[in-house]
Parts: sequence; C-alpha cells; structure tokens
Amino acid sequence: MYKIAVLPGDGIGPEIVPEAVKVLEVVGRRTGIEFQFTEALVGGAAIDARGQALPPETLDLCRQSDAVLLGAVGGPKWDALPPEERPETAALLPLRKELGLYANLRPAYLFEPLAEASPLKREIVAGTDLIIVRELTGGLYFGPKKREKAGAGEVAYDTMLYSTAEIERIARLAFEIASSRRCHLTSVDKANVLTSSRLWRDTVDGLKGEFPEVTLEHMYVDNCAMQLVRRPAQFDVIVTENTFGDILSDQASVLTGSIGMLPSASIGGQVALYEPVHGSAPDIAGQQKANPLATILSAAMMLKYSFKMDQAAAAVEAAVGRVLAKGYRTADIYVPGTSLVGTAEMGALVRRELQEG
Ligand SMILES: NC(=O)c1ccc[n+]([C@@H]2O[C@H](COP(=O)([O-])OP(=O)(O)OC[C@H]3O[C@@H](n4cnc5c(N)ncnc54)[C@H](O)[C@@H]3O)[C@@H](O)[C@H]2O)c1
Ligand SMILES: CC(C)[C@H](C(=O)O)[C@@H](O)C(=O)O
Ligand SMILES: [Mg+2]
Repeated sequence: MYKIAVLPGDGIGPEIVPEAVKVLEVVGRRTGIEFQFTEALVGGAAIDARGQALPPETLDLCRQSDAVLLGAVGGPKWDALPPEERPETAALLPLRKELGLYANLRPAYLFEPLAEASPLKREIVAGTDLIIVRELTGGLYFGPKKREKAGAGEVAYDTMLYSTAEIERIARLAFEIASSRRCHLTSVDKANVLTSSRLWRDTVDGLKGEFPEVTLEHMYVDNCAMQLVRRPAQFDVIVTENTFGDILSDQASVLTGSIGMLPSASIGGQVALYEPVHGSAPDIAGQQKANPLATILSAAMMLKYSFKMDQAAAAVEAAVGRVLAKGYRTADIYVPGTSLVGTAEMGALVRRELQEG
C-alpha cells in the first residue's frame, strides 16, 4: 500500500488533480496495488481556511506519505500579500525545501500528434525529447535577500548562492540521467558574467571523469533559450540553476504544444513531489478548460520514480498518446479538425484508454 498526499491548491488545481488521482485509481485496480489518498490544504486555499499557506498538518501529512501530488498555488486573490506570505513563497518553496527536494526533473516530450499544436514549425519541434534537471532548493530563490530604505528610495537584492556540494549533487544526478538516456548533457549557466556560474561550471567539469560515456557541453543561458527554439532535438539532458530552469522549462513547454503538457518530479528527499510545470492558470480556472495531461503525466512520473512501477507509468503515457492520436484536445492544444474536450472529459478518455490498453 502506498500513501499519497494530494494537495490540489488553487485555481485550476482542484480541476486537474482529481483527474490524475482517478488515473492512479485505475492503475491501482489493474495492478492490485493499493493507493491511499489523503487530501490537504496548501497555498491560497490554506490561507483562506487556516490563515497559513503551509499549515503544519499539511507538511506532516507530506512527510508521512510515500509521495505528494500537487496542483498549483497562487492567484490574483493573494497577489497583494507581502512576499513572505504569498502562496508561492510561503507554501511551495518551503515545502520543496522542507522535503529536501533539490532536483526538479522537467521532461519536455513531443507527442507526435501534437506537432501541429506548437506555434513553431513541425520541422523545428520534431524530435523534441529532452529533460531539464533544475536545481530546486538553492540559487537565486534561496540566497540572502533584502529590501530596505536607501536615501530617498529603496534597494533590494536576491543572491545566487551555491556551494560545491549543492552543485555536485544535482550535476551527478544529471550525469546519471544522461547516462540512462542518449548520453548528452548540457550544463547551462552564465559563467561569462556570474561568479556562482564559474563555480557551477568548474564543479560540473570536475565530475566528467566519472561519466566517460556522457558528452558534456556548457552553454550560456541566453544561447540556450535561443537554441531551444532553433533546434530542440540537439538537447538530451539540461542541468541548470533554479531560476534558469524555471524559465527554460516554461519555454520548452511550447515545443510540446502547450504548458498543459509538461509534468515534473521533484526528488532528492525521503518523499518526492509531483506537480505540473504550469501554475494555477487563474484566467481559465473553474471553466473546465484546463489541460489535465501535465498532472496525469506527473502521476506517471510518480509511478516510475517513487513506486518503481515502470510498466504502469509507460501504460499511462501510452494511454495519453492514444487519446491524442485519436484527435481529442483541450483548448490549449486544439487545432481545427480535432475534437475539443473539457478537463474531466480528457481525464475520462485517458482512463478509458488505460482500461482498454
Ligand atoms: N507550481 C506552482 O504552483 C506554480 C507554477 C507557476 C505559477 N504559479 C502561480 O500561478 C499563478 C498564475 O501564474 P501565470 O499566469 O504566470 O502562469 P500559469 O502557468 O498559471 O499560466 C500561464 C498561461 O498558461 C495557461 N495554462 C497553464 N496551465 C494550463 C493548463 N493546464 N491547461 C491550459 N492552459 C494552461 C494559462 O491559462 C495562462 O494563459 C501565479 O500566482 C503564479 O505565481 C504557481
Ligand atoms: C510559483 C513559483 C514559485 C514556481 C517556481 O518558480 O518554482 C513555479 O514557477 C514553478 O515553475 O514551479
Ligand atoms: Mg515556473
């Protein structure tokens, strides 16, 4: 039996997360493995109900679970709060930090039927199958920061701070992942300007000898942003700093048709956390327009990484592929000639394929 903490959060979270939970229920029935789901409050929903973005009982539940499934947090309702009380900084970042989730894996894979859904030409996106290994508990997000009065105005700073140990553990994981894939690792930094990037580059270089089968290249982040939309097929595994990885993964999502397609796994601690790359999408919340596939594919990553159920994970991915091949699309990936469906309908279609497959 596996215990799964379910944190729907805000905006479209309560619409997409149940679709992934129901997919896991089908997997449970088919494999005979019991999943026990317990829901908890996080983000704006927790601020409203408990006055705290990350209530202690939510953190305890996560710690006592075998895996965490999260929707998204934040939205305009809580935007006026001071930075330290916002759902993003008071719930999501501490949750990742508390659980020790230093590695965030963000695969960007193009399901072939979606080549038409990308605004980029088919010839450009063809062959997109990369994974961004984003450092998640250090860097610019977590270094010393301050905002204070200075003369007539104010000054503010954030610090991109890394230790050798922090870089080594994320880089080693990225080398290992590259080694299990197409053996090409791109380390992305801004070493022409940033001191922390110099340490990043030197540390990554220091691990090269342990992975002779992997070809390592270094790339500046600005060039990487350009190369991603020029020739994405050149990438296999990208390892990078927290903020760079955040930005590059949203960009990579466009290659796959939509940000509604990108799953993620945050690993490194006792309990891993799975969430779509996108946010709470307030502009479409409550309308059954959200694409649940990123969350369903995040659940597939849970099966693979937390429960070592590789076959079941592949079955979920294949079911998603078949639904897309049959022409069903949520609004974000819709093109004329395909069949427009809502959030719950898309979830039900994946489950039907899974049951039949
Ligand atoms: N992990 C998280 O919890 C997380 C991640 C990113 C942003 N956020 C928060 O979410 C809020 C909104 O942020 P934003 O608008 O910059 O980013 P967003 O990812 O929520 O939305 C960006 C755009 O993508 C669309 N989109 C996102 N997910 C989609 C889906 N599943 N299906 C279809 N369309 C989808 C939205 O409708 C919107 O047009 C903010 O408060 C932000 O801080 C949270
Ligand atoms: C909401 C925000 C703090 C978060 C991040 O930057 O990590 C989000 O953008 C993400 O990509 O998960
Ligand atoms: Mg982001």
